[in-house]
Amino acid sequence: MKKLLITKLLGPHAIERLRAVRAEELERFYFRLLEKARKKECVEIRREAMIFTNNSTCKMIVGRTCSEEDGEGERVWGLITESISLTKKVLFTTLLRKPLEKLGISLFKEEIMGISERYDKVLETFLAEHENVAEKQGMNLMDVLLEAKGDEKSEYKITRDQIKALFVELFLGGTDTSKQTIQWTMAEIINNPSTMETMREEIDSVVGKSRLIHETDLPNLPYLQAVVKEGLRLYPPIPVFGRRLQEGCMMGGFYVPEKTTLVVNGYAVMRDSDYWENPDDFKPERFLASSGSEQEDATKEKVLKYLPFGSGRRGCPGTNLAYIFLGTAIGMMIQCFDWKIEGDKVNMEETLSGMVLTMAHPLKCTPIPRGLPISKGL
Ligand code: HEM
Repeated sequence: MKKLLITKLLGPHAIERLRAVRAEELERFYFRLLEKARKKECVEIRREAMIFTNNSTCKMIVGRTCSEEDGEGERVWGLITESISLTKKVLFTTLLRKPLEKLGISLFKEEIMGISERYDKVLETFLAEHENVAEKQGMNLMDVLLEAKGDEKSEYKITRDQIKALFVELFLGGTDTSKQTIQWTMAEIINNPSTMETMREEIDSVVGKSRLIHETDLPNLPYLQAVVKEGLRLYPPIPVFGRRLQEGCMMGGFYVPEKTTLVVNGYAVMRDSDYWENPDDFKPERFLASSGSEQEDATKEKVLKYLPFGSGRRGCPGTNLAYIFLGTAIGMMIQCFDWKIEGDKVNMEETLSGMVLTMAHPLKCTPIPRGLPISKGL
């Protein structure tokens, strides 16, 4: 299943094939913000970012965005938010399942089943739409999966339930994480006006002022990339992740037996002063080639000091796509708008929603257009 996911959705070729889909969604994101800016409306960044990442992911997977007219979008966004807040309970349930089962206690069963049934309804709608189309365009992941399901000789043997599970994993894994990172990084940029200025100079000189930033610009925008990396270092949306040992081994002088579940605290590693200079400061320059510590940083990434996407075989398969979502969304917001907040500084207090690192006080601000002559279709 993972192989299929990589080749058909998250690998370099698949990502390139769906570039136009993402460009269209970025443009829609820009015009939504412009509309709010014209009305001088305050926006909640995490909600706007969620609409962008959700619509882009949905379009790449099922070929269309979640419909806003019949409330489908709201239903899916609500489901994702609820599932994330349930993750702590699900983890707890998983750890205690066996002893509790012996006592006949099943924790949170109703809540989990309720969400699962609601997901099922949405996913059945998507599946039915694709099954009822006589001629498949073969452009999105859903078409590919259904074709594989119906084909006896297919390299991939998958069931309807597996298809549904994969979609939930992608929505949960891809949309909330990106939304949180966009929110945290925008908050740091607003609190650091010199960072915003440097980003803008770079974007204006590489992209210009007459068109929106494209994802193909990203390799030419090293400072923007450094800002995104620094946002992920300080605020990894998945601060801890787990591993179960297949065999016993020695670790830091201790023997850890097989089947032990280990929790890796990526948040703590990425703020460890043994590995990072002034670890709590927002300093994108640390990721720039010219900073002199580039060699050091490259080694750090290699030796597992930079872990926003986990690592190894279970590491995040959506890393490349995530960097595109983050770079283009944050790039566009800085390229096209100034941002006004209440008070002098954004409050950066942290909290956990489920197992996701989020802002205790969601970022609310008013976009002010920079007056760039950008028109539709650019
Ligand atoms: C800011 C954006 C993102 C961050 C910080 C992030 C981070 C992570 C982390 C830490 C893990 C667990 C890795 C481990 O255990 O070593 C993970 C897993 C996963 N991510 Fe991401 N992710 C992001 C975006 C995405 C996107 C855009 C997608 C796809 C649409 C995606 C799909 C997945 C999937 C399917 C898994 C489970 C992999 C497995 O179990 O083997 N992620 N992600």
